[in-house]
Amino acid sequence: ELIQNNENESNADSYSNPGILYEEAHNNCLNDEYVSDKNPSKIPSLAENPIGFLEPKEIDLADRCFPKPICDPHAVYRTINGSCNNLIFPIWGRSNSANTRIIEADYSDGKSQERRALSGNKLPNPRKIRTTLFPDVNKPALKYNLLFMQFGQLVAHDTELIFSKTVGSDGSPIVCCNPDDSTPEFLPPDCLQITIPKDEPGYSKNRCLSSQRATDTADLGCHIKPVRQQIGVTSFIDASLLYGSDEIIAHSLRTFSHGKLRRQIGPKGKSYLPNVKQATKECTVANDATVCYAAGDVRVNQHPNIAVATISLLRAHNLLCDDLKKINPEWDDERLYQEARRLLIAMYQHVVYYEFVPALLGKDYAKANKLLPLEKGYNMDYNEFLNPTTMTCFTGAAYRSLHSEIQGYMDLVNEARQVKSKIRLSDFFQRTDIVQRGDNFDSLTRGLLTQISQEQDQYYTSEVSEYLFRIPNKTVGSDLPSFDIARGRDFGIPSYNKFRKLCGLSEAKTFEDFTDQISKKNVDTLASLYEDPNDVDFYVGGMLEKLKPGSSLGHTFQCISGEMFFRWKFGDRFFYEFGNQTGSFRPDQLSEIRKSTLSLLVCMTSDIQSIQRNAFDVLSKHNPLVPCSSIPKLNLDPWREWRA
Ligand code: HEM
Ligand SMILES: [Ca+2]
Repeated sequence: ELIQNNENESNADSYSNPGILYEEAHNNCLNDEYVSDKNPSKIPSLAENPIGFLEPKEIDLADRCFPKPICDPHAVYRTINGSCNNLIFPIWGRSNSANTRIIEADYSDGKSQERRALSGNKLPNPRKIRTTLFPDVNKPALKYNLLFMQFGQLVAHDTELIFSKTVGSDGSPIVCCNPDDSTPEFLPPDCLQITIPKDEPGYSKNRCLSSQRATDTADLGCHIKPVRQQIGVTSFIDASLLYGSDEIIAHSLRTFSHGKLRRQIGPKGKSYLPNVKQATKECTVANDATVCYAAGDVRVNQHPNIAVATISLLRAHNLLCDDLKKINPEWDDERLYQEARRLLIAMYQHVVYYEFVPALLGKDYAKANKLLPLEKGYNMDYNEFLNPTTMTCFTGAAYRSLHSEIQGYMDLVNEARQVKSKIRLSDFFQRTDIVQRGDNFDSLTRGLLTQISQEQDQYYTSEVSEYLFRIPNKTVGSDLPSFDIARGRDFGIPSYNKFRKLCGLSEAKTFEDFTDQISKKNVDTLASLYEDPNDVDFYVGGMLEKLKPGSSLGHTFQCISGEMFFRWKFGDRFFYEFGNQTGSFRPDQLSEIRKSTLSLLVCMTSDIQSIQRNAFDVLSKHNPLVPCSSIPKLNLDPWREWRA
């Protein structure tokens, strides 16, 4: 019997609802067979003549907005802010620069104003689209657990952060909701144009769903046309959400002793992220006796499981410091910090490309587009002309599709994989204080591993579509898919039809032409909402596409996401598999890094005793629980410096 029963768990946490105690064993008759894609398509960078694809010379335009830093070409470690990763275009991927585009922006004035329908009319109301096409229907995913969704959000926060505009061009504050929570009669142009249709069932005047538009290059005083959105984090997959995206934050998170990151001690002497103590905009627990975490990213307190995932990374960093120090006792704090950071980023990048990307895009698609890690040896294909900066169409549409996979209730699970309690997502937005009570960290971790995610489909839990950021004691909240739709327009993302062409599908002349990817029923609904097939928002069309074999995404979202993960790999000079770079690992080190798995990272950083090998897949007879002690570990001997 491999499952270890740990009966002395205290799940008597005050948040469990005694009304919903789940005792039934985990359903393990799930489909985890490998689904092949016989004819994987190519991402735009590898396709022949993708239509509408911007040339590199067009996309370095935004570089003009930022002074060129001076780089040390011999640096062995990445900079904290991502600058100088690319020695020719040292701004590429840097935090506090601007997102990039691979297809021309579509703003009605060519500069920054929202796209309009072909007829010149306003596009349909995002909330109307949301309630018509994206209702709450409970459909569990067949294969993936909630950890897949959660890891996806980790990567999202690692690679994108927008800021809200606060003051208008005249210097006055931008007000998108009235004090009584009603929506202003005329929403200022710097607000997302989201109103609630008066005929919506349950309509209340005192509910406002709008918010500010995102800051762009014009807000920096840089007048390029069309504008680009500002990005607050490094684009690279470099765990910036743990380490910070600027030197000041990075500094504030370090102990400056033995390479370690600051932490607080919680139950059983375990490490948790340090406390910011005071309530902030991003963490609303009003009482300073409770916990709000500080990390490299402000969104760490958005909900408990994003904090759990970030705490895992924190623990991993500090464990690696201990191990490296044992091997190299003479290394000083700076050396230990940088080497642990470099190794942790490498392990995490390996998990991204070895486990996450194939689950997201399908294994055959990933392989056909050079996204799978090599089995041995160096990859020599770093491409300094490939811009790794996060693209607006990815972050404003394609990747947000995973919002569909969010579960409204999150399981807390014991070692025997019984669900002991559930927490309601909207009870815990912006508050993470439960994470370090009793056993919750481990129970939430097991919940992520065991609980199935919601299916990638047009249905969203109302926890995010009606109750997003609900304030305790309030009955309603905001609407994430409505934001997603409005955000696409804010970002100047062209319509779905343009992405069809870019990604090798036919350009639709009629709504009917969408039926190659979208069901007839949904196409009819699109035709009832939009005036013209060219009006359909990328997010909306993409969400409705049928999924590609073996992938969690449909054709165009797969295409855009594939392009993005390609750029984050081949456009990152410090990518862990590259040879011949100043930051390259030695071959014996690289072989060890390739043993990294998410199940290893989870076992290393929690007290759980057993885990499935494929950490993104639900338990099944092909993916059973095994003891953590049986998960292959890295041997850090190759990091010993005085070896002959
Ligand atoms: C419980 C889980 C999640 C919650 C509550 C959540 C919530 C949010 C919110 C409130 C925003 C800002 C929306 C806006 O103002 O435009 C956002 C943005 C975003 N989300 Fe999520 N999200 C979750 C999970 C995910 C997942 C699983 C992914 C992808 C795998 C994802 C990808 C993104 C991306 C790419 C953005 C854009 C980031 C930015 O523009 O700053 N999110 N999410
Ligand atoms: Ca990053």
